[in-house]
Amino acid sequence: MPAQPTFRVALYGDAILTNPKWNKGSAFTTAERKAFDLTGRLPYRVNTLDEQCDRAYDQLQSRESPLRKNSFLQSLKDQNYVLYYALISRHLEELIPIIYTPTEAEAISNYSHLFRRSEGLYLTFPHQDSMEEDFLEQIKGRDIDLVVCSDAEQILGIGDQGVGGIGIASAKAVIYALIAGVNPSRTLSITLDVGTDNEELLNDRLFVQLVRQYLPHSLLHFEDFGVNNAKRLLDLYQDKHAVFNDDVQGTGAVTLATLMSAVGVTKSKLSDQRIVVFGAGTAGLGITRQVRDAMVTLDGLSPSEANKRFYLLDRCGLVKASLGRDQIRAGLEDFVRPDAEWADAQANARGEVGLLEVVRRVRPTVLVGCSTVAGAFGEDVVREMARGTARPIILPLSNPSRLHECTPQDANDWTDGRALLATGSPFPPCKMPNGKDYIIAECNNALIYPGLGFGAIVSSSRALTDTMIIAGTQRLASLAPALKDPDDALLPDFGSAPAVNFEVAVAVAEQAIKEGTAGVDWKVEEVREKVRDRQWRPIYGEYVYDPQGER
Ligand SMILES: NC(=O)c1ccc[n+]([C@@H]2O[C@H](COP(=O)([O-])OP(=O)(O)OC[C@H]3O[C@@H](n4cnc5c(N)ncnc54)[C@H](O)[C@@H]3O)[C@@H](O)[C@H]2O)c1
Ligand SMILES: O=C(O)C[C@H](O)C(=O)O
Ligand SMILES: [Mn+2]
Repeated sequence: MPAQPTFRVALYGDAILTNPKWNKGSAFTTAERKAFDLTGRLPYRVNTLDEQCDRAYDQLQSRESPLRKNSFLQSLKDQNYVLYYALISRHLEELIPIIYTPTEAEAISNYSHLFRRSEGLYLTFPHQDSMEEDFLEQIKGRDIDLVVCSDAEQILGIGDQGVGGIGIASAKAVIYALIAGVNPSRTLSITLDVGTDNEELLNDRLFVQLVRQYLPHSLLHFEDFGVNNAKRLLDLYQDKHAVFNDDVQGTGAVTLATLMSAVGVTKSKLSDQRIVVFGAGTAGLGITRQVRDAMVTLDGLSPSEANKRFYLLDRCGLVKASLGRDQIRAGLEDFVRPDAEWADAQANARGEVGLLEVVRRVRPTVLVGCSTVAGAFGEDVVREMARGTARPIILPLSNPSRLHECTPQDANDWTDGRALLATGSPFPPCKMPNGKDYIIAECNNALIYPGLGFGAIVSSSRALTDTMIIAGTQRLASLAPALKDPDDALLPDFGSAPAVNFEVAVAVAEQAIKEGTAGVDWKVEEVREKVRDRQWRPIYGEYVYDPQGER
């Protein structure tokens, strides 16, 4: 049991009861009730945190739909952080899909109907002149370790959600606290809705300047930006501040870990794979680059040899040289297939080389979906793939669940149980032809970004470098259940995400120290204990009233 911390707190009466950071509700002790003017404001009996969790869990169960459960938990978060995080931590696998993917997508689409209480910071186009003032107002007197920002342009697979973008920023921040132990009162969620085109460029820059100037030691996490902005912001600030793009880097890392686990099962090498990526947007390109880089640094391929292992498809079919310039998006250049290779390919009705034809000719060992096109991996595609390889590795990663390129059960049936599978949203186990269950790994960036980010935060790292990300990814891959039992899941489940992300954070912080990016002077051997010491946990502290204390 971690020791109970003591806090000197300056709020009392209603002000402490209505502040979610300090509120304990019926768990305020008798002495605290006297000291903070609460005796008449609470029922007589003092509850433990466990009792409060049991009661809240019962209340939650009375809400039937996932969306109503999500709203209930959102209200609980507005009332009492410790109780909210303690409750979810006790039912992690059951409740992550309620507060995060897939239910959060529904909550975001219904944001204006469900709205009750604001949270985080809204930086909006009509108020762009007061951006600095609004920003400073939110961070006044606070130590911020983590800023999670979304411009809401491409929320999961559901497109532009305007102001509802705050929902994804705060859900991602919650996951950092739950899984890695980032202190939730030291995080800031932001939605950035600051106009279009050139104006947007200027405002994005101004926003990042504010973070760099006033929160120089924070980690800046970008979420669900549109494909062009995502890459531009990352390239611009990567060596100036600890920035992280979850859809590019987090997705790249978790998918690389999945593939490392899968090639462990097939006893092949990463560099032996032929990889088809369907949907060459933010995630598709992030995955492609991450896996390509790993083929170079871990397997010793030359960059140009590694590039040739990939076949990318987008709206225009296979990305090949004869496509118009406007169809080959910046960043895809390394992966454009030569036309000669496809001279006698069968074009589809639109004159493009489609997925089925690519699969037929390439005989891929890996098929990744990040297209938002539900059902794109149809029976013809999957059966064709299964003809060309003994253990097809199929990763339908589009979220939320209804946008998956295929269901795991279909992929399993169409390959007679030979497919190695992982999905972007949670799915139930598949029934194998032999009657056994096959557990579907959830290849979602939330399985790794909390540890990657926390590793950078605890080590006060001035950057989250590619080598730090690789170190974290290798650590995650080493913990894959399939490495012990090839019939088991390709990745650890979300129930073990806290333990797994602790290991990821340690690996990242160790690497930061080794490569000199860290701002702390720890020895590598000390890192494990230091990371453990810095983790926030949802337990109540003991409060002492002090008019000069914290608020
Ligand atoms: N599992 C995860 O961790 C994870 C992480 C990031 C994104 N995603 C999911 O991946 C999907 C894509 O996200 P993104 O951020 O990359 O979006 P994006 O818009 O940047 O990319 C989607 C790409 O798919 C392409 N596309 C659309 N229709 C197509 C079609 N018919 N054929 C081929 N390509 C087509 C688009 O042109 C675009 O380039 C979303 O559903 C998102 O939820 C999952
Ligand atoms: O939000 C998720 O569940 C993963 C990913 O960041 C996405 O955009 O789909
Ligand atoms: Mn995302």
